[in-house]
Amino acid sequence: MTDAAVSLRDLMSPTSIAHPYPLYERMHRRGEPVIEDPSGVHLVSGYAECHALLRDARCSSDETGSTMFHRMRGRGELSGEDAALLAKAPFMLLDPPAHTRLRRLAHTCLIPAFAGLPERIERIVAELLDAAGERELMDVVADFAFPLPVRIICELLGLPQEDFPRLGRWSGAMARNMDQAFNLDAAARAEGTRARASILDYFHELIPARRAAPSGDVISQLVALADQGAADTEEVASICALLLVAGHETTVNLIANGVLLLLGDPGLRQRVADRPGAAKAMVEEVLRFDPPLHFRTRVALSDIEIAGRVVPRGATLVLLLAAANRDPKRFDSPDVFDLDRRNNRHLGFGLGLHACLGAALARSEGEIALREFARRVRGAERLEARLTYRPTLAMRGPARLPIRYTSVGPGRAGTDSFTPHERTHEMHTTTTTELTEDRLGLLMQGHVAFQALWAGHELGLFGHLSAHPDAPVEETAKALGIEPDPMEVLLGALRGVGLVEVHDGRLRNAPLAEARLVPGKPGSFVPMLGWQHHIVYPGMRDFTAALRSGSSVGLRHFPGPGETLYERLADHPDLRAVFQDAMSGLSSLANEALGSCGALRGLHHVADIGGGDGTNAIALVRSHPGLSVTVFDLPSVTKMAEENIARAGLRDRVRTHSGDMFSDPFPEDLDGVLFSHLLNIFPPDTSVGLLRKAYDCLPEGGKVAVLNMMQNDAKDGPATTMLAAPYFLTIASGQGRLYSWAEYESWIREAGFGGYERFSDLPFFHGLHVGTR
Ligand SMILES: C[S@@+](CC[C@H](N)C(=O)[O-])C[C@H]1O[C@@H](n2cnc3c(N)ncnc32)[C@H](O)[C@@H]1O
Repeated sequence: MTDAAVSLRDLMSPTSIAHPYPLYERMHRRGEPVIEDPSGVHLVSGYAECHALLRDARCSSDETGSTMFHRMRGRGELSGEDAALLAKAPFMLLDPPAHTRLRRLAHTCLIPAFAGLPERIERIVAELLDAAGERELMDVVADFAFPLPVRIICELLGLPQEDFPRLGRWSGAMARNMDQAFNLDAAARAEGTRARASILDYFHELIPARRAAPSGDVISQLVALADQGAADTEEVASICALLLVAGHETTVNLIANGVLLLLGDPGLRQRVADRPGAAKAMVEEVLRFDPPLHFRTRVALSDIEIAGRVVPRGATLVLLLAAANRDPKRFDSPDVFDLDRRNNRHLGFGLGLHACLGAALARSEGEIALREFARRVRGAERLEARLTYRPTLAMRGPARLPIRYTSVGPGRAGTDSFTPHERTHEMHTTTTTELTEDRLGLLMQGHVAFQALWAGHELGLFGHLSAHPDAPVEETAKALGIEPDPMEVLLGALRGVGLVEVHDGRLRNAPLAEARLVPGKPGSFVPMLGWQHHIVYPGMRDFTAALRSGSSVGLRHFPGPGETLYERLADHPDLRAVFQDAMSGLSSLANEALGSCGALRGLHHVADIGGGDGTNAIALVRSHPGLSVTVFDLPSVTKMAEENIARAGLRDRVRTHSGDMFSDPFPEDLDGVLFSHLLNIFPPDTSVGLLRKAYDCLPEGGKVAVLNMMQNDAKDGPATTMLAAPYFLTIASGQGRLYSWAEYESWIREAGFGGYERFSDLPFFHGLHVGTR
């Protein structure tokens, strides 16, 4: 007996929404990757066919161009309200050039906001699981999978948490309406239309407020760029609505579907909990095996021949991505969930121009949520044998998932942010890094990896891709002034280490490269690259010699009088500028905490010892009205500080003082002393000596602040701090290194300070210690 063809009606039935996979399997068994439904819609279940159509410029995302929509309109099935809203479609339902312009705008505003997200996600996941630990039951959807992405997207967009109940309701109604044209339930359609109108109204009210008082969130940035001519207010509201809905609807289902799999397989739970990298692999396999998004629609702009059929112009194509992910022609044993699956190029996030913009965010949320659930929630079991699914196939996931568990294990240490700790010695965040062959290979060729990064920077690649995301490879090579073959070599190296991505011959920065490697962007690492290239790189070739002799042999690359790099730089003005730029870049990443932590509030006069080019002093006075700062540094450096201070228009509040911090007295009338990136240059007794010198010149209640990159107390991480240390022995001073939380605390106390506070989780592995006399 042969199977009957699967119809659109079969797929949209409640039974199929709960169990679509047997239908997909039937479609594959019948060997027809593309079928024409009696409704005129074409159902595409083959992987190769979906893959091709997602990238085919003859396929439009604008549903209003389809024959089906014209018919609906003709039959009066679209209300005036529906039609008006369709005219304000989000960019996922538009074609180039409008799609390209609006997606680029959203990308520009969103990607920098992704920096630092893993820490935020870790924190929220920890809070949700801590709260679950106080109970024995939870609904995985309502208590875990839903609040995490909602809180994250609200933080990114700067939306108040209290607005979320209504935003969540509207967004849910819109997601239910994703089946739109196929959803014959008129009431649900009308509710979806009303919800979209309400969300747009909400953002229309918010936009003028953000214009009047920008607050650094994604919406403020969108508004600022829109006001420069990038988009109109209607389009900004539409982008905000899309980010809100897309920012959590898929992720809720990704997490819930993942937890469902964990609950059914204790062995899987164990592996995800224990094995580094397993949670990442799990997210990819969930996206293939049971993805949140089951289909996307397209409209044929001309007759398209595919799999031996001609799809006529105007026809609606339903690309069944979840079916394609189980195509036996593409995946071995497609119906088996395989954590070790190789070559897992699923279509879970779509592909081509419309590939999910927030894929990196969703992946990160999914990975951390599933890993921590597996790690912490013990003895979990489902309370309902029968699952109830949300009533839409487009966004598929359980409506609820109640579970019981025996306990919730402890979270990781150090996930609190900006928390002052009084007399604490707990270990700071540490992750043991598993050594794999690939990682060992990367270490062995670390110098090549850096040269690739530097070449990308020197050729202007990251800046170019920021201005032209999704540029064709060939065009980019031309813009960089290199031939296609060398370009391939460069791209190979950069893709190998994950700095750039290529999709369909188009090139873009990886999200973190976009946030950190684009010159001139706030928070850019670029100034530190020059220092690595011109100073650290040549000097570190002498590391072994420095270890053998216990001295800064690498200094030989910077000839001149003086025992330290800082003194020698007086004779190398170009390198001095490179060095101070790097320090300023590093300090700018972290010094916001000096203001936001509030520890230095109320002080009148702070000396910034070894204050460099004045970056920290300028930031300090800007965040502390009534404060003045004296930058104390070597004479060649205070000149640079003076220029920066004058440029900032702060000569009345920031002064400089040239001298040697060991032999000259500190400035007078101080009630605060700052040592930023300084005590690490010296051995512990020298640091204690400097802290004592600060103590001696401070009055009762005066404060000393130490800002630095921190080692954890186990002294095995984070890797970035550990690898920053050998430079001090080999090049900078021949004696320093980076120290741990406990070491700084003990020196501050040893120098006589009675009060002690620490502020952890500052950007780029920094910490702040504050002692009070
Ligand atoms: C690593 S940089 C830190 C700059 C700045 N505090 C910051 O955080 O960006 C160290 C600074 O200490 C200064 N320095 C080194 N030895 C010094 C000394 N003996 N007296 C005064 N300043 C010194 C250097 O010139 C340099 O500006």
